[in-house]
Amino acid sequence: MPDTTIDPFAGVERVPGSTKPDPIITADHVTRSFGGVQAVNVEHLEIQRGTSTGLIGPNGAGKTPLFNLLTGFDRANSGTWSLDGTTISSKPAYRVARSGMVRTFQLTKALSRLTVLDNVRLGATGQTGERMIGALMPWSWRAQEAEITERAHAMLARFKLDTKAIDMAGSLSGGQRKLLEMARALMTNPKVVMLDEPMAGVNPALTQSLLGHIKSLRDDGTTVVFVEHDMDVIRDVSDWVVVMAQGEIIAEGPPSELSSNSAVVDAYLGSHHDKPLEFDEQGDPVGETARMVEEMESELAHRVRKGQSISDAPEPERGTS
Ligand SMILES: Nc1ncnc2c1ncn2[C@@H]1O[C@H](COP(=O)(O)OP(=O)(O)OP(=O)(O)O)[C@@H](O)[C@H]1O
Repeated sequence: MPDTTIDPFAGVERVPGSTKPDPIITADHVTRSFGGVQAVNVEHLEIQRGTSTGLIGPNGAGKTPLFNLLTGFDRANSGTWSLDGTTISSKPAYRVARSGMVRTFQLTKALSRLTVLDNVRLGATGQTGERMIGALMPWSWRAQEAEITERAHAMLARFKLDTKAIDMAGSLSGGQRKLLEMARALMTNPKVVMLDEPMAGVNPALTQSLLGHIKSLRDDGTTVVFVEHDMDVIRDVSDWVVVMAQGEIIAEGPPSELSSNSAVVDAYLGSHHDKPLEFDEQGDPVGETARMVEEMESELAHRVRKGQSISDAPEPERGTS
């Protein structure tokens, strides 16, 4: 259990790529392009052990692509990253998971046709290696199975899903599925849990319960990194926030400071305007609003590259058209 009286971010600089006193993840020069789009271009990133870090940024900032790279679900064009001192940048997802970093996923169609209990049991199985050992030494497998089933029941009880154990996972509500995703991920006893939009689609009745689980994970010493759009959730759950825009990290700091950082707010909301803002039904800026957001982001990225402070970033030059 970490000592919560000590602020691990006390002396940490509020700048992109700042060094942390005890990083569990360290990444360098990570890039990933899709066609002409540079989705990820992260110079340096450190995630402090045993804390909860929120990764935020406007749509298209590259948050999910960065998650995919770090967890081995996609291949970077360049870059290296390590977990607890071990390089994991060339490892496939299942080996990253075994090294101690897991991510949650939406429930797939296949998994929704399994029971809730089997879903959680599945979280504990490694990939083919363990299945092969099981085939060669069925007695060891059976013993392991019993232990896994016992742990799965305990995990379901922790997430208050025990009464649903034999229901098909597909019958769960959106919020219960999120709990199930977390339960499944935790079966490997990970050092780091990566949560991609844990609150998306969760009805208010389960929001507090999910938030509580995320906090207790962190309080138990697990490092939590999560992508989230909801600023209330960010403020409530994160100890530190990393802001991305156009593939780059443009700011870092405690949530209380970032929400008053006008440059970050502008990058998010495109608030420098003299026309009504326009967003599509997904909430993405469109038309003139999209252009302003793009301008603002490239201005911020430019200042960051030049090592300038972003807190007083001026409005970008307006075109004359
Ligand atoms: N598998 C892919 N194939 C092609 N392009 C991709 C792929 N993944 C991401 N991209 C592109 O990379 C850019 C950033 O990705 P993405 O929009 O997922 O970032 P994000 O910050 O996670 O956004 P959101 O908040 O909307 O989930 C986008 O321009 C997207 O089109």
